[in-house]
Amino acid sequence: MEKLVIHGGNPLQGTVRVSGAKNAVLPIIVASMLATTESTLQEIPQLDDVHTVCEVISSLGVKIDSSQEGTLVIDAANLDSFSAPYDLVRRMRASFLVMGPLLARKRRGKISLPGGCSIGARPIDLHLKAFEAMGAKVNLENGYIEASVPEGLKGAQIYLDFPSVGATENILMAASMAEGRTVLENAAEEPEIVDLATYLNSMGANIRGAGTNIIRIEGVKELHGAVHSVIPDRIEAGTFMVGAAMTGGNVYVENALSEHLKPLVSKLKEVGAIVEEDIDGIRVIGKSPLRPTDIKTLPYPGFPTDMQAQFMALTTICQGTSVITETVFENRFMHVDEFKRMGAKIRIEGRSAIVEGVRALEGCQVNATDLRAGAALVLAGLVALGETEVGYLHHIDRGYDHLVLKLQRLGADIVRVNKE
Ligand SMILES: CC(=O)N[C@H]1[C@@H](OP(=O)(O)OP(=O)(O)OC[C@H]2O[C@@H](n3ccc(=O)[nH]c3=O)[C@H](O)[C@@H]2O)O[C@H](CO)[C@@H](O)[C@@H]1O
Ligand SMILES: C=C(OP(=O)(O)O)C(=O)O
Repeated sequence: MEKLVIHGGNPLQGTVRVSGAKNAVLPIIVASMLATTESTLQEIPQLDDVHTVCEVISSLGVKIDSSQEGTLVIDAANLDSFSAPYDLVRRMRASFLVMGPLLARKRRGKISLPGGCSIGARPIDLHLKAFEAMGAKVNLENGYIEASVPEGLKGAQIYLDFPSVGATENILMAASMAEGRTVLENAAEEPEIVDLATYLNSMGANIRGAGTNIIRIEGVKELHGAVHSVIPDRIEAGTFMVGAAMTGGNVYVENALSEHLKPLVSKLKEVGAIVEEDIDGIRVIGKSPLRPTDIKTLPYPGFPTDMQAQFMALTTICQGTSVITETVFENRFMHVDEFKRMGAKIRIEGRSAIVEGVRALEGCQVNATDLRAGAALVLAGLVALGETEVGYLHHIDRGYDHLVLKLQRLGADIVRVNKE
């Protein structure tokens, strides 16, 4: 089994460049299915999730040329299937995003029900209710969601009970080619939604209000291919920023957009780090001792749930007690037991983790329980005494582009090895 072996103690120092955002590139690749001519996507990160989504859409008849590094040329002229199998969907929940484009272009879709994962049950009821509001008939049979809309999608008035990122994206794609106007209220406001809407508009869609909680979409008959460059990954950026603060380092995170990282910047300043923002990136300088702070995850523009585990890693070595409250996912504390194995003092009370900072973590063998938990354990390993081994790397490979190489270049003592 492959593992990361980390010897803690080196401060991160230097410059690291942030790759294209995983959570933007996935829906954007899927949205390319809506066009009848070729699209060129740039700033594509090298991630397992990108390979998986490409496999999903290839299985539907879409042609993808990935011969040039960092670029994908996607041609969906011959979209000839409407069914996405369990084997691919179970690897990546974002696979369910193909339902919107399939309904728009094929008037039917059959996709395996994604199922829960280690961070929560993650139902898709909001996606399905929206498709029904747009005229689709939806059935669950043998583990597959089958939806069809023989007369074509119709624009609708949709209110989301929760500002779900995935549901907002699926609706944007479906509504772009529906007949008439869709008004989506309580929409997700994440930067990745804005990037998707920008891409769809450059394909000929008519979407207004992305980035606010009311999005209006006038459906059009056809979309064409476009050239689009994916936004930088704010969660990857945040992970390096927290790493710099924790290790007492000095890192310039190039390509990080400070307008996407406000809650994290404010929390890093609260714990005592120096944060300098400019047009090309963000510098974080770690200062000792780190002060404790409380965080509560919320939909954007609140503190991102995808940074909760990494920030918890930081609070394990703050001088005092921090309270971390998770409100987006009901079960996103799987990393707590792993941190405890490294000597962290944490107790869970309902949706909150009470973290009492310790003088030092101790290296030991731990396993990534999900993507961000994996990144958080790596950060913990960077400050722990002695050797830390992080296993279950498939989680980390889903969403971090060359993490080990980037950390090595910043001076971390980290290697990937094959170990029994
Ligand atoms: C590929 C991608 O972009 N993934 C991100 C996306 O996931 P994803 O799009 O799955 O997250 P959602 O915003 O949809 O989910 C947020 C909450 O809403 C619930 N919910 C969602 C849909 C639904 O139909 N019913 C329902 O109850 C979920 O169980 C969860 O508790 O946003 C999450 C929240 O910022 C991030 O953590 C993920 O990294
Ligand atoms: C939860 C995440 O991703 P996904 O929705 O793809 O599982 C994440 O990026 O932290």
